Amino acid sequence: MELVSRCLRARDMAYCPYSRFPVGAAVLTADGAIITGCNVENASYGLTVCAERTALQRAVVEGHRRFIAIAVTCDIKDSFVGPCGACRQVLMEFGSDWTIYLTKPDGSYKETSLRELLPHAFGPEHLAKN
Ligand SMILES: O=c1ccn([C@H]2C[C@H](O)[C@@H](CO)O2)c(=O)[nH]1
Repeated sequence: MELVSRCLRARDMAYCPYSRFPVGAAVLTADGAIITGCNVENASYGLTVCAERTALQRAVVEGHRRFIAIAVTCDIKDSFVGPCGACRQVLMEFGSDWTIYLTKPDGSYKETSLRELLPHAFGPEHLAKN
């Protein structure tokens, strides 16, 4: 699957001299574009940006606001690893309909959803109700 192979390629670009834990992500937009991201670490550790947010922010800069799916991968071979909690919340900003492909280094993947990974989520609609 193209989205999965693109997240694997993006992982190779990770800038992670501190953790040595490369992560790749690829976002599929509603109009079929694929935008990739990797984690970009920083010497003041807390300024590190995850792969998922790098991809999503790049996509927004390129004019995308509607999304279908994100594929994520790291170097862990024996389990399917999900996005961190912060990234789940950032994805939720653009809707709860995300499909998420948790991808192993060999390209095998497990399909899940943001609804499943972030139940009872807080989102923009709650602010609108106020
Ligand atoms: O969902 C995640 C979790 C972690 N990382 C990155 C941040 C840091 O660079 C490294 C170790 O936490 O992995 C991501 O990119 N996405």
